[in-house]
Amino acid sequence: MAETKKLLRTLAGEVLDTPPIWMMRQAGRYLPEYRATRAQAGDFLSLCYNPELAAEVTLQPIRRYGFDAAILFADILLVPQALGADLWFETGEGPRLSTIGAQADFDRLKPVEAIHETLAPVYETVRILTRELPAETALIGFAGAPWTVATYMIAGRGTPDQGPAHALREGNPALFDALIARLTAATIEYLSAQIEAGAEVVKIFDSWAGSLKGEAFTRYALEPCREITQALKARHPGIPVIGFPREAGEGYVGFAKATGVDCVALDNSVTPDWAAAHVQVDGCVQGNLASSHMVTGGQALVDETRRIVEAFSKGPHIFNLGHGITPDADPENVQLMIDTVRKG
Ligand SMILES: Cc1c2[nH]c(c1CCC(=O)O)Cc1[nH]c(c(CCC(=O)O)c1C)Cc1[nH]c(c(CCC(=O)O)c1C)Cc1[nH]c(c(C)c1CCC(=O)O)C2
Repeated sequence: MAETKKLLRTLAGEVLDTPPIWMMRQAGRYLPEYRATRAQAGDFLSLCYNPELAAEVTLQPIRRYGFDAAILFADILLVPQALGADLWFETGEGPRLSTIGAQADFDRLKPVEAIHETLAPVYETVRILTRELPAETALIGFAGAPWTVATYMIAGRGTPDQGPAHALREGNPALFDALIARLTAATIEYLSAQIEAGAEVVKIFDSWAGSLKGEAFTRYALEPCREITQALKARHPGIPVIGFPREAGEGYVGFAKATGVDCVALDNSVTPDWAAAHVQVDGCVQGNLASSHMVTGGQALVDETRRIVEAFSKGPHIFNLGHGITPDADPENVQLMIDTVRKG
């Protein structure tokens, strides 16, 4: 049967009349129905590990907006937790983890094979979604990229400049490389299990790739993404992979060719015209409306949405934001964006 899901057709290189659309963090706090289900679960991590409720919040934006793709509801920091790190969320602040600063901290981590014990509920969420999603909606699985996950594991929290991770990378390269290798192997197993459970596409989020420059970008952003992509494609021939080396700038150029990803997701620090000329020449791109438009709305949202659709109209393009939607966004503005993409 010919592929009918718009997202999968686009990832295979087709250029459609209107691009498929979904949104990073589409299941999130800007939606009242998400806040209600999260309250029912108790807290964010309990929601991630509750397959029925995690599937429910994944489906909410599909019901409300009819996006072309659903993204599994989970978090990139579940992998460190599955490797034995402590993880909790401070209300209003963000994630906190036990830190990795010395060899002894690394030695306490679990082996890669142990991750499935913790992550089994996530695979169950995927299985529920394969049954419950509409036939036209593609299911995206995901994981954090090794560098981005390592920045949280080393610092024990989010950091503005990833300083502690850079310090370890320079001060103890053997330990840093061992952590990246463990995360790369764990990510392959995690994404592979998501695919076996029914994920049709996987996305690798490297949110902090932009702070890696030159040789460090090649070694710690590009190379792990290549390794993960190649391993997944060897095990699951034809599985499409989206890479998101956020704020990579010039690093976006040639990223798809060097890693084998089928699509490069773009943040909004690059202009659509530049990205069409320098990144989309190699294949599918995703992005890149500034998420601030979901707060401010109005004619600027419409104009910028049209500009992005037009700039990428000559090649395969998945419409998305440049980064996740924020809790202060207005759900009406999301509808306006979708209507603009679909009706012009
Ligand atoms: C760095 C990172 C994380 N998580 C993620 C990234 C990479 C993408 C990015 O850069 O945003 C990825 C992520 N996090 C979440 C998803 C689910 C799928 C989706 O709808 O996109 C995905 C793909 C749910 C979430 N992950 C988180 C929420 C909000 C939690 C809540 O409900 O209170 C959601 C919906 C929490 C989270 N999780 C993380 C942080 C720093 C925070 C706190 C910041 C915040 O509150 O927004 C780590």
